[in-house]
Amino acid sequence: MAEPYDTEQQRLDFVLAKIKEAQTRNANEQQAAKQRHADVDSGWQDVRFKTNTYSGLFETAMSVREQQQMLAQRESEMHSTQEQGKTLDRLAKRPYFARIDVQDAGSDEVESIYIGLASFADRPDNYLVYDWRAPISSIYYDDNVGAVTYQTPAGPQDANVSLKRQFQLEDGKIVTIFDTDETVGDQMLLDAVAGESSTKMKSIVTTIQREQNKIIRNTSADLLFVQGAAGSGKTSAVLQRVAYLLYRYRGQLTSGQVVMFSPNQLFNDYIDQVLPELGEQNMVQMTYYQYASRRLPRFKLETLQARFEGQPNAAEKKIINFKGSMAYFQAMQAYTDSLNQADIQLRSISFAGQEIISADRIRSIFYSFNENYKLGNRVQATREKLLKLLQSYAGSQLKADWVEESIQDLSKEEYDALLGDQPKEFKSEEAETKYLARKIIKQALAPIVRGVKRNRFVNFNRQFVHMLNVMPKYVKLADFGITEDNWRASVRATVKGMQNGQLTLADMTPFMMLFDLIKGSHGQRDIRFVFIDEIQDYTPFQLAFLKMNFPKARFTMLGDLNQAIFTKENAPALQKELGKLFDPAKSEYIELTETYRSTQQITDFAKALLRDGATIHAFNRQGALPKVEVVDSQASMVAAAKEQLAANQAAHETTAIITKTLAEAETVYAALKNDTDVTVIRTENQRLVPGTIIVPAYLAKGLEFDAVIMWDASNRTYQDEDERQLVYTIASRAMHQLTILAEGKLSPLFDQVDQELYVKG
Ligand SMILES: Nc1ncnc2c1ncn2[C@@H]1O[C@H](COP(=O)(O)OP(=O)(O)OP(=O)(O)O)[C@@H](O)[C@H]1O
Repeated sequence: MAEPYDTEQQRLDFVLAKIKEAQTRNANEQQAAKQRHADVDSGWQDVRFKTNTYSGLFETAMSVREQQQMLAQRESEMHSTQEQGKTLDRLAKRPYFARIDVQDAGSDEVESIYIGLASFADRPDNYLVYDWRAPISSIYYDDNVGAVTYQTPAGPQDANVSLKRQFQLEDGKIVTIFDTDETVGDQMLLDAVAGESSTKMKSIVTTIQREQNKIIRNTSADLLFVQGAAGSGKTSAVLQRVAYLLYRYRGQLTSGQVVMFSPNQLFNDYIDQVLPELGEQNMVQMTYYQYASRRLPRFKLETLQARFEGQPNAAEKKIINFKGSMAYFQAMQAYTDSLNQADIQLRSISFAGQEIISADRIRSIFYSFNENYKLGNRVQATREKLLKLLQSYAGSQLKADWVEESIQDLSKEEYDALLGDQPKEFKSEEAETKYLARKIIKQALAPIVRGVKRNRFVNFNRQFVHMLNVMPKYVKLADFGITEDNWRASVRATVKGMQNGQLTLADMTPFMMLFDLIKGSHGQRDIRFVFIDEIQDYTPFQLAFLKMNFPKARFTMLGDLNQAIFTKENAPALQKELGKLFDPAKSEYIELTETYRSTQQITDFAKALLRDGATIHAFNRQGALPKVEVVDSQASMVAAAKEQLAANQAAHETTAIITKTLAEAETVYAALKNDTDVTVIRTENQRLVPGTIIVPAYLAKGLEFDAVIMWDASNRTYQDEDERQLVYTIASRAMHQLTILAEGKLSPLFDQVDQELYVKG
């Protein structure tokens, strides 16, 4: 087998030499660009500041502008050569990872296409490496050897593929060559997934699977819905998709126009290297909580921990469910429409402790406009009218005592500050007083004017409570199993929370929505793509709200209905509701059933925990059976954990001990910290660190670890049927090793798992 190795090595050497040449050229270009930038920068010295005459001012302004433009041009030139340099550095490390030999129909030439992280040509149109996102590269991921059709900008192209080859390169040497007639060979995949977990997710560019490639390259759907088992590569695929979209729409799309909602901050930290590794900038990444906090800075919002550990009773659960429903969303729209006729809640405008425009006056203005006005226009028209009123109020104060007093009390500094750049000569004393009075009144009224511009005359808090109070007129609460009394109690609870500056998760999205509807907000129209990970934890209400908020965006939603750890029974409803939100003709649904994270043994065990785990297929990678150890005391559980940790460490496997609550995590931490090096993850803002970590389940979403110890899977900790998905989520975090510890009696949720799927410890 020396033949392909020798020829391929020669070609690799050739390409590496070309890359090296390009690097040298680029270094010179960078140097030159830097010099040009410095030259322009020093040009500031030549800009003459002439400010005595108008034409002098004009001339100065023009040369400053010219100078700025030139500088911006040089900066962009410098930036672009630097970026090219980085791409070349990446290519120098690993120029390509695959080759396909393709003969387009109608052509008599077989072309060898080498695929890498970026395109590289030594002369115009002579591509030595093709970007993995180029149209032709999709053959590598999608097709077997033989006749294929691939998409090009000009339409479908028929071709014949005679070779598919994968490479492993190290330090400029070819380590393995692997020819396959399949899509991406299993061996390559096995090598890719066999590695150890790390605190950072890696890109999967060399081994993207066909189904994943569909997700990555989809450009037609308004809604791309990806349902996939735990570990099936949803997150990986979607990050590759962002990189793909940035390539495909280069020049039209920036990473700032792509938003990703992720389950927690830890997860953001976990994935933040994937795009830079692919040579792209990270998109805007945030959790829903961060998004809401930014929009509602005056409230303390319910945290992830409170949300997860809160124990609502049955009646409260029904209310929470209703508040997440489309029925509520629609009822709110009907309610806000009704505000065009009556019931807008207003705040009077006061100045220096005195009411200057009463709430009644504002109300009569608000309802004076044509009945066809939409709410947003009505608010806007009211705002404009109020600003005019404030202007005439300002006029009325010119001779007011307080103004005269203020003028008399002015210190020299205050006086100078009021005059600013104005010529200091006045025609008369009267003119001067008038000028100063205007300035003083304007300053004093500024906070009020700002408030009006921000619609403070609408009392949003009162409006929200009003809406809750009248909601029973808009929906039959009984349909949701909610009694009038329960509803009233919940409104009281909300009011009490708001008085303390708090808002629950169930109320925060409706609150934002009310605000937007009243203001007539048009949403963030510059955002083009929105990704929502762990979609099963969102309510239909939230999704409808996000869609309203990003009206120009295409949505990619990914989730695993089996891991609905927050919304539980709501998850199936979600999919149905999505069908109403998005045009079904423009919605696509892709299911990933193959799982790559865990060994077959762990996947089979985890899947047996589910009611309907039939559609999950383990990728064929073998490992030890999960171990279930039931002991009789907390102390024995600690001892068992220590023993397992020692074994995992000996096998160089990093372990996460996953508990249900934070309190439990603290207990385990206290028990272990003196003997082993452990870190407890308390909040989502903490960083992931190498070594053993102890983490509550709701913070482990989306993450993976070599080994997992599930802490206390007893019947006391996990009793409810609706915790099944949580147990599944915990078990499916493990890549190679899963240990389940329980004190007393194992949770009944494990009853249905076949005894052959695990060993007893
Ligand atoms: N095509 C692939 N090639 C190599 N590794 C892959 C591939 N697809 C997924 N993986 C690996 O499988 C693991 C799980 O992937 P990922 O976290 O994207 O799954 P997920 O569906 O988002 O999981 P979960 O729902 O449990 O969070 C990761 O280690 C990832 O690198």
